[in-house]
Amino acid sequence: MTGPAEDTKSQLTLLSSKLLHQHQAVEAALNRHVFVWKEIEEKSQKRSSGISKTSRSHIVQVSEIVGIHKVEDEDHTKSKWDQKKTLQFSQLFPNAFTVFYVKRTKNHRWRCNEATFSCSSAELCEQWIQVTREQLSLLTNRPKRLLVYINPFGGKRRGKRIYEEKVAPVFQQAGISADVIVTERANHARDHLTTEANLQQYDGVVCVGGDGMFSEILHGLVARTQNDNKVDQNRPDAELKPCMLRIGIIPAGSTDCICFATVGTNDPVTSALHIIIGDSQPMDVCSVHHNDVFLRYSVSLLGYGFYGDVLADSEKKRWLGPARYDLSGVKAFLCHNYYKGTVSFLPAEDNLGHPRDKLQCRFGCSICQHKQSSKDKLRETADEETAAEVSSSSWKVICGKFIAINAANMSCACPRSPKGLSPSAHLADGTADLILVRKCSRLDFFRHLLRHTNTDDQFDHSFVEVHRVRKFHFEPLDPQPLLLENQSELPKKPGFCPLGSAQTTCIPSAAHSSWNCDGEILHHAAIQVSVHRQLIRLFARGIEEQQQRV
Ligand SMILES: Nc1ncnc2c1ncn2[C@@H]1O[C@H](COP(=O)(O)OP(=O)(O)OP(=O)(O)O)[C@@H](O)[C@H]1O
Repeated sequence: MTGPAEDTKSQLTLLSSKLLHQHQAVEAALNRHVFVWKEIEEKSQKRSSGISKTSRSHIVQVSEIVGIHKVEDEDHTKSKWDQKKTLQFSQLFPNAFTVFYVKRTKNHRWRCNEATFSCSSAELCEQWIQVTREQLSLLTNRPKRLLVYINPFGGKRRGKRIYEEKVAPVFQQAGISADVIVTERANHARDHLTTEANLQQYDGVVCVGGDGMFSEILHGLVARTQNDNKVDQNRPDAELKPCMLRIGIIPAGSTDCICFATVGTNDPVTSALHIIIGDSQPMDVCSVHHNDVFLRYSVSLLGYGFYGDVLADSEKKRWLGPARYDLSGVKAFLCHNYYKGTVSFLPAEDNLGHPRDKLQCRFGCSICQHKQSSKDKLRETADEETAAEVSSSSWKVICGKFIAINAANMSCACPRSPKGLSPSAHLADGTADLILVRKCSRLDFFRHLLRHTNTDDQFDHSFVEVHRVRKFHFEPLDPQPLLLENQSELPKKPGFCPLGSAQTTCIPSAAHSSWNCDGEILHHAAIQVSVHRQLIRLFARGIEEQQQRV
């Protein structure tokens, strides 16, 4: 499809306020997929000819157009100064319209750019707007109505402001309506989603906050979906129903790892634009059970030992803010506890990838799109007896002394650890990377930790092993954490060791470590974990490999 009329293309003049005096656009054309315009840049050159002209084409995917508006349309989202400018502008060019579109900038950040065109008549202007809107309405993946939860206390307590100043204006430009709930207590959003919210009227749920807030939305939405479909979450072998509504994350917390791993940056405007254009990123979810009782869901990290101890200690120091993680990290490192236990796991034999390959999960990831093999499907569809046979032959068991047991459901990349705990873990392949860090010296453990911050292979140590798994269980063997340095296995008092006195006076925190489940503490050491493939979808697309600049 071409623009409103072939012969009228030349009547459109690009009037982007920035470019007005330098450029003259001679053409704008719309077809089913792209909106193209051509600029002519006038350059003064000291040539005999005086002025020379160069032309540049702009191509915007229709799918990345945020909205189109007549210039005179009142826009209360703009500042008074901008509104005044718009008024003057519309008096000069009465038949102008503006196209708002996604512009890629540095480090995976997106911005909402605009280009304004003037038409020779009001009729032509209306025609352009109508035709463009018709094209946009064909994009059925775009949300029209959203349910937004804002945690006013997340991060630096700027969630409400971030939403009002950076997100609501772009939603308005895109014609999205949003019902906003500012949470009044912890678990408000989770409970509202599970029991009250009328989800049929929405196309997605958005959380404004950090990973803790995302976890609330995850639990609310998954629980609601299972309740509606009469699936018992307490059964570890239950086949959970995927959630129909997508989740959007506007980062406004002190830890925004899920947003970073799925978008590539923690930037509210970028996230809002991914929501507007209706991106969809499936994600695996781990269910965690203890003795056939459901405990929690996890999408990023389940960590026992080191990461469990760090979290348990940091919770006592919330008043310190984000610095508490550093302090507790140093303390846990100096304590250098290890824990005895048995890990049994079901390896993902048919999976294309391996935790040590270099295939990072990126936009359009082929491994996440790979269908499960028939053998793997058999495990799911076989009757209990056959399933047990197939499974029991595949389960592997490892007993040992571990400093850390980590299950990464995604790379867990964050600004501090750009490649994450498991750089090649995938968002939606139905597996988790199980990383076992066995008892080793403090120096070796330090070398291992250091690799989270650089590009060296973090699994290339004799005391570290990694397996890509679909399920795993952990059973602690020894009720007491042990000290490596003096090999004492005597019970110690609770609490962490004082700084600098790790060798002989380190005090274990408890009889055993606890699990760090996406930043929440689980007090049961014995757990059963299953990965549920693509249980949820986010308004995201995964990290784009190469930024396509338009
Ligand atoms: N109105 C509220 N009052 C108190 N707590 C809330 C409220 N709304 C949400 N919460 C809780 O606050 C916790 C932290 O929120 P969030 O993840 O948004 O911020 P954060 O600063 O990244 O968190 P953290 O302190 O875990 O780093 C969440 O677990 C959530 O359950």
